[in-house]
Amino acid sequence: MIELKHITKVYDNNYRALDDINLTIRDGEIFGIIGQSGAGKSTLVRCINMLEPPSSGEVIINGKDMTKLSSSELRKERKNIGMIFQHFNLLSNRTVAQNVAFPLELANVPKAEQKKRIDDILELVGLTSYKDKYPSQLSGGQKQRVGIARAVVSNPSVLLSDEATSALDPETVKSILELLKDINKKLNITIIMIAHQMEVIKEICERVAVIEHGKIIEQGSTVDLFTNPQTETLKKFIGTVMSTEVPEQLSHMNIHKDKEKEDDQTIISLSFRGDVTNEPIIANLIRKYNLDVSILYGSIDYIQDVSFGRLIIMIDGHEDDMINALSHLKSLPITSEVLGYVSSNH
Ligand SMILES: Nc1ncnc2c1ncn2[C@@H]1O[C@H](COP(=O)(O)OP(=O)(O)OP(=O)(O)O)[C@@H](O)[C@H]1O
Repeated sequence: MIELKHITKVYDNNYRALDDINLTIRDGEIFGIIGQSGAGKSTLVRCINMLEPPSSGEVIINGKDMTKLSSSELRKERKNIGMIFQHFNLLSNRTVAQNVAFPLELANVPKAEQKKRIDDILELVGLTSYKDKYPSQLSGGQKQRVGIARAVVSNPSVLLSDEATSALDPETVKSILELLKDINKKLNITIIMIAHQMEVIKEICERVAVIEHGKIIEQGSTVDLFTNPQTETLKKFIGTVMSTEVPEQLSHMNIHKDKEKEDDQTIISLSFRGDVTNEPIIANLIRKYNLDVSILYGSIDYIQDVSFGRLIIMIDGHEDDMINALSHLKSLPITSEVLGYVSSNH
């Protein structure tokens, strides 16, 4: 378990990059930290491995407060923390196998054991046939696979990923995220993912913290935060991967916020987790409330294995029936929102 307690970092120029950060990261989970550029993400990750000692607070990893260790104890504990970077940081004059060997050489691991571990880890990351190539002969995704192999070859219990997929194209991002998921399971390694791309969080992080101006402004399970974001910052991030606004396809309908005429039709957005209700919602609006219902738009999205549906419908009927139907929708475990109105001859 990793516990960050009241972490504050004030740089020499008096800039307060982290302000009273409190976080608990469980063993074996993939935890995301998201924030805009300059929010303090890299500073936080560098405080976790003590490359940047915090100005105050405690960094407790597996029961040991890293801030209280002597430099030789710290060197020993750091072996338990692997790290991967946005620009891979590979040694260009070493082959793939020699890059991966580097931390084992520093730890004086016997040659025969080094070879076995390197072979095993290169197989895990899918680079066995590239072991004698140099970094300049590899694609970005392959370079990051080498970075990952080097970070985990010494069997650390924690892997810190500082924007490790930011320099990669979307297809490669997916394959690297799959690899990290695989490594998380097979090696039972706790992964902390620093990211500014919401896709990364959505794809693999079970829990997430949002950081802004050096403070954590929201944290919780990814599914909860995505479905019920509390801050404008998180709403903006989510908007980049899941639509919460009126979809582009409906822009021609000229939806207005206020009802202008008596016979204007109402546009409603319904959002729901895949398994929350067995009620035939649309059928009931028609049968029980005598409404005319047209489906205008539907989408389904996934956060890891949980599905999220979104339906935009247009309803028309008697005023009283509409009010009762809307209040019924509010009583269901789904999110319903009146997006606006369109004139009946739209
Ligand atoms: N050594 C330093 N001395 C002074 N200020 C620093 C130092 N390192 C970082 N900062 C400042 O601290 C703030 C947080 O920086 P940090 O790199 O942690 O942010 P970040 O969220 O990782 O951003 P990015 O995504 O752009 O890397 C920034 O305003 C930065 O200018």
